[in-house]
Amino acid sequence: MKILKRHEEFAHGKPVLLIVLDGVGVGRLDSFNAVNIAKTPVMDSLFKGPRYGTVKAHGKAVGLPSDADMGNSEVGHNTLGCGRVVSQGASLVENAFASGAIFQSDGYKHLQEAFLSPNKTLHLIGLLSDGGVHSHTKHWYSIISQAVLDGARRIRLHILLDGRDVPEGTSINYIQKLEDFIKLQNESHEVDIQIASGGGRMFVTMDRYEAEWAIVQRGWNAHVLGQADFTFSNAYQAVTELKASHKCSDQYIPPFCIYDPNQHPVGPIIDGDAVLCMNFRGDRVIEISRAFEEVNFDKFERKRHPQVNFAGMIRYDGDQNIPQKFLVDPPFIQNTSGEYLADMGLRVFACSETQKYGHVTYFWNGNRSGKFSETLETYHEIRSDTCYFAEKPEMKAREITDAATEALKSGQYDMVRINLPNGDMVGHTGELDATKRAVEVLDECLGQLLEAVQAVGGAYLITADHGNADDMTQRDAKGEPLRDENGEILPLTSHTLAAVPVVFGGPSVPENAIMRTDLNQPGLSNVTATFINLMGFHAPPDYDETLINLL
Ligand SMILES: O=C(O)[C@H](O)COP(=O)(O)O
Ligand SMILES: [Mn+2]
Ligand SMILES: [Mn+2]
Repeated sequence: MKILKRHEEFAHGKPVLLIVLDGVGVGRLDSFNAVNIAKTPVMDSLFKGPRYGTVKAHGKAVGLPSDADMGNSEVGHNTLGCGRVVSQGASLVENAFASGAIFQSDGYKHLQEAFLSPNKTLHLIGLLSDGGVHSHTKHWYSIISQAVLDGARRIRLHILLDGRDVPEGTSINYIQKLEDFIKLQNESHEVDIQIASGGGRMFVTMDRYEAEWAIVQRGWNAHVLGQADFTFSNAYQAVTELKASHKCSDQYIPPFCIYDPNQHPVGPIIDGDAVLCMNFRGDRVIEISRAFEEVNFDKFERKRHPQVNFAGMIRYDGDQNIPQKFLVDPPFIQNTSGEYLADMGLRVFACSETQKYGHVTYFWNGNRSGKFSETLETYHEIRSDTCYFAEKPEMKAREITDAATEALKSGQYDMVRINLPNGDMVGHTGELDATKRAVEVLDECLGQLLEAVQAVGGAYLITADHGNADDMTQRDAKGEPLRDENGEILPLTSHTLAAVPVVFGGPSVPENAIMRTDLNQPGLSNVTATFINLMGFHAPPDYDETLINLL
């Protein structure tokens, strides 16, 4: 039983609304900051004064290997949910490579068992970039090098092109480097390594939260069956030609297969092969892992279900044990705030639209997809549209806002937590005007939500998980915007290193409560104790300190 100690100075029994404005950081105040240029009367009045501050949301403050690492939804929501800095998957994988422990793991041995069999192939599937959010190219190189030393003779690479965690247009550079590396390996070790299939990450394989299984199906067809509408003799040509013919960004490159001169796919996945999913973040590879592992799978017609030795870089879902085999133990995030609230009998309403639904449930609870209490917790998903979000920057923010308003007014919940995705999902398109519009919609939603908190006499805490919309241009070392040969701004599609806002208020907050200014570099982990205070309790002693100062 986890007990929270009652706080004498905070109101008890009043609902608390926690809002994560996904990807809304506090950036430099120039014309490339969509948050800055948007008309936001509500945010303007909120993001100032004694109950407002900013916290770090990237690098070591959220358990990433270094302060050069931008924050992301997984680490942000993990940290917000558990109130402490936990070494994240990216760090754990990094350490496992550094110590060599990864090659002693059961998961690696499981792969080796298969790739050492005569005529069997080792396949790597994953995001090919050094964005460090879902994967890292250096891991591709390390795995390939070691597998070759360990006896792998035939390796096939199924590459998902990025342009979302790294600048648009860079996927061709990663391919070029990979091809150079492959060539060296092939020549010096007499092995047969080739890129076999690929596609843009938002169109092929990397769906999340079951938003659109067709994305995974396209990947399955290309990686496993060796079937795609577009076939080429090499990946460089595939990406260059597909981008030109489809006028698409890296993220949306259609699926392709590499075929040999006899018009056969060079790397379909067949019985007895080894398959390693290179991503270390779970949300966008749980579905493809399920397609490989589930016996009774009904999400799409697999046509052929090869019996392979499958492993993930890490375990992606700790409740459902997906995948069965993995190379690195995932972060063990225990005693999360959700567990405390459930043990205390407090009622929670968690809601977002599909694209971010798992952020306020699965990530929030330490990468567990289940609930702590079936009776106390309501998890509400609003189905996301399957469109290009720059064309619909409002996304489902209004529907999420209405659901939260209703939950607050119902009197049935002690905590309502929501994620409003617009700043992030539209920010990832790199389109400044659309992102500005997205932020304006958020502002309208905040207006409605603050009124609801007022009406029920509760409290609110508004924050974000990392930056994105706060900078929409790539910059040089001096911070000046980068432009293409036509003088057009080079858009920034990725997250940023910006700090994020934190503001609290509402009728149930004691008048003497203000934002602390004495903490040295507060981070997202300090937000958890803060909302636990607003709910009327002291945070558990091992949580990072609250941001609230009671005068
Ligand atoms: O998966 C994505 O969409 C991006 O790589 C990271 O965005 P998120 O961390 O906000 O989900
Ligand atoms: Mn996010
Ligand atoms: Mn994002």
